Amino acid sequence: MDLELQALLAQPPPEQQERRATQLASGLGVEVRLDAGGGKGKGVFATQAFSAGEVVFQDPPLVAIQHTTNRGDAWVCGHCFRFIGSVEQQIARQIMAAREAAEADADSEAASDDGDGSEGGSGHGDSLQREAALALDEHQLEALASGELRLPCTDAVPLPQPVRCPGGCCEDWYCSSRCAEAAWEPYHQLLCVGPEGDAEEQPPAGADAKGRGKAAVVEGGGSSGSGGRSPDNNAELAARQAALREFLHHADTTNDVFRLAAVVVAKTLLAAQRQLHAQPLAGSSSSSSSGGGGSEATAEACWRALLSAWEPFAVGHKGLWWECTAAPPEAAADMRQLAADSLELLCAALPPHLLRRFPALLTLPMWGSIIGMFELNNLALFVPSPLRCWLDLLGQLPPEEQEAAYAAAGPFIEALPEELPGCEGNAFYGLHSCCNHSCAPNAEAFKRDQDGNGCAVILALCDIAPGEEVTLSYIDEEAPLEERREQLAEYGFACACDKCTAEELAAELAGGL
Ligand SMILES: C[S@@+](CC[C@H](N)C(=O)[O-])C[C@H]1O[C@@H](n2cnc3c(N)ncnc32)[C@H](O)[C@@H]1O
Repeated sequence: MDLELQALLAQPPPEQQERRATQLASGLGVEVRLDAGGGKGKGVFATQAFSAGEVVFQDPPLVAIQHTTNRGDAWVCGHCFRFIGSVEQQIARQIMAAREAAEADADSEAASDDGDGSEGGSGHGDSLQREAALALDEHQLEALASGELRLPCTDAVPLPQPVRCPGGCCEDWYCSSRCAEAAWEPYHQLLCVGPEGDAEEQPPAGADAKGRGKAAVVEGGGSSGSGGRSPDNNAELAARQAALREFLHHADTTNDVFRLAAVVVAKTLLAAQRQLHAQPLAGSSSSSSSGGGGSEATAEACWRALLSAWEPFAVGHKGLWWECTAAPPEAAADMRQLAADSLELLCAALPPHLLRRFPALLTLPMWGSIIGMFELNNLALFVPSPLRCWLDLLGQLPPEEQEAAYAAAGPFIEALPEELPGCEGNAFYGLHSCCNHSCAPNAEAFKRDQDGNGCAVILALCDIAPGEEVTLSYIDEEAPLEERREQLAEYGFACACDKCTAEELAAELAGGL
């Protein structure tokens, strides 16, 4: 197992890295070089000229999740993170979230008046917005959520109709059946809590409530329709879905980065399983027991399948989560324990045959390194709210139309927060994660209003010439040199960019270093 772990955590052989680098930058005006120079490892280089403000590249997430706490504010596709439903439904959702927050605050204030010592105030939205939200008639809100009540000009900002998760859970909705399948096949089938998982949560109004109730992965690596499952399989599935709910609850109450790590694990396990099934004869031995119908793959075939399935994540820069943050030793020990608890819960939720076939993936060092990989390649998922476009449209109407529009929509607009919340979450991007840092970067990750999905968008901050390295700032590059050094120490390097070099020299000359 140790050798397998070492092999999974080592940088892959150069030809594999080259292949991956070519895939990542294919069709874009950049390339990934395995040696960016200066001991930096890989780096992204321009192969064409970019002007200041131009998009250098867009990068779809390899894995991404929306923060659970953001779900009330933004109803988005669980795969591409486009906003779904309608402008009316998005408004209703935000207002309902504001009302719930106001009611929760009122409850906790009442409790603290009773002397339990807790403090009110969840910090959700400002008080004027909450007052406006509470003043709205509940029936009107319901009509807005159901699509019965239409607001002016919302046809000009159409959103895709929500498609239910093939497994029937209310956790994830999609913008199309294509996205639903694109999530189900490679990972969600292992992470779906099923229809009973959230019986209390009704499907949002206006959504197609007919879940197909696909079953999660079965022995042999495929997924089956619910019709073909035996009572034993049903019981096993129900037990795993219950375990999965525990895992998700633990993540939501500790650190939802565990949810993101679970997507990496699910993707890798299912890809490895597919590889095994693509070569049934090469890797099977009929003598051993498989725990399901058919022959069991040999340990060697399983290992080769895992190594190959791990390839998309193998090139990501990694470190153990509890070692690659600046946490003091006691906190590092707590983080390690938290990760161990989370992994144990996840393992209880996975099909036993996958744990048996690919054990190296489900070890604490791997789990810690996957989470550490997110830490070291940090870019948040963000998708701006389409409500901004709608408000801008209203603002551009001729005066008379505008007056009528505000008369109809005004009470709802007043109940919206000033800063319209976008979709927020955690993500890992393949090409973005190859970009090195500079304290005087020539590019930045920035989502414009028109960037309506979960892709990372890298914009040029200045003109970039072909052959030049595309660099980003991992930290606040305006901070003083000492502070920058401290922050970059968490990433495990000392920056030698022109800005740092010049400031170091100036400090040395001034006798400050
Ligand atoms: C997001 S990764 C960037 C890609 C990385 N070079 C690789 O080979 O995968 C971040 C890591 O790259 C290295 N790195 C990034 N910028 C650097 C810099 N300016 N100087 C030295 N190392 C750097 C550090 O090891 C850092 O933890």
